[in-house]
Amino acid sequence: MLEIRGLNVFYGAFHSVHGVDIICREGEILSLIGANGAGKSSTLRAIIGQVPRATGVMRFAGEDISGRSTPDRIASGIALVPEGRQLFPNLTIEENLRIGGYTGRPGGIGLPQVYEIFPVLSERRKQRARQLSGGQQQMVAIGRALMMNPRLLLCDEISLGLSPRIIADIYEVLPRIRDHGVSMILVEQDITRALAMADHFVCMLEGRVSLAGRTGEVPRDQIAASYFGE
Ligand SMILES: Nc1ncnc2c1ncn2[C@@H]1O[C@H](COP(=O)(O)OP(=O)(O)OP(=O)(O)O)[C@@H](O)[C@H]1O
Repeated sequence: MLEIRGLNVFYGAFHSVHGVDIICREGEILSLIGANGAGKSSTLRAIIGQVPRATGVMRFAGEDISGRSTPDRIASGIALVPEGRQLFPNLTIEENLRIGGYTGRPGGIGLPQVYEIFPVLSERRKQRARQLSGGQQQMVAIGRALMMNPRLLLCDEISLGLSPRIIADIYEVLPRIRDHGVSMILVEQDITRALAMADHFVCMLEGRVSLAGRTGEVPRDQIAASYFGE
C-alpha cells in the first residue's frame, strides 16, 4: 500500500528526518513510535505532502506520489487526522464532517458510515464542535478524515490530552475502521497502546529508524531501548 525508501525531511537548513524506510501493507495498522522530537510528525506530514522539502522514494498503491501535491495525495486515498484535531469550533459536528467529504476519493465512506462507527456523533450532530468533550472532538477529527474515503489513514497522536477511558473508547473503534478497508499509521508516544493495536511498528530516534518489526515478535525491552536510545 505505502512504500517509503530513504525519506529525508528538511525545514530550511535543518535536516529533521534521515533516510527513513517504512512499508505499510494493505489492511495493516502500523505504529510509528518514538520520543518527543524523534521525527514522527514530520514523517507523517511528508506522507501527505505537508513539509517544506522532502527527498526519497514514496509509492502509494503502486504509484510514485513523491512529486504530488497534498490535494492529489488526498484524492488518491491518503487522509491525515492532524495533531490537535483542528476542527472549526463554531460549526456543528455534521458541518465539520461534511468538510472532509468535499475532498478525497469519491464513494465508500460517508456520513452514515461515520455515524455507525461513532454513534455519539449522530446523536449530537447539530451541536457545535466547541460544545463537545475532548474525546468527542477527536472522534469528529477522525470522522472528518474518514469522510475523505481514505485507503490509508494517518493519525497523529490521537490520544493526546485524553483520559485513559476515552483513549480506550477511541482505540476500540480502530479495528472497525480497518474493516472498512482502511489501513492506518498511528503516531503515538505511548508504547503500550501503540503496540497493543498494531501489526507492525517502526521506532524512530533522532530522525532515524532505530528499530522496526512485527509487534509481538520483538521483545519489549529491546523496543524500549531503541525508543530511549540506550
Ligand atoms: N515546522 C518546523 N520547523 C522547524 N523544525 C521543525 C518543524 N517541525 C518539526 N521540526 C523539528 O523536527 C524535529 C522532529 O520533529 P517532529 O515534530 O517531527 O517530531 P515528533 O517525533 O513528531 O515529536 P512530537 O511528539 O514532539 O511531535 C524536531 O527537532 C523539531 O524541532
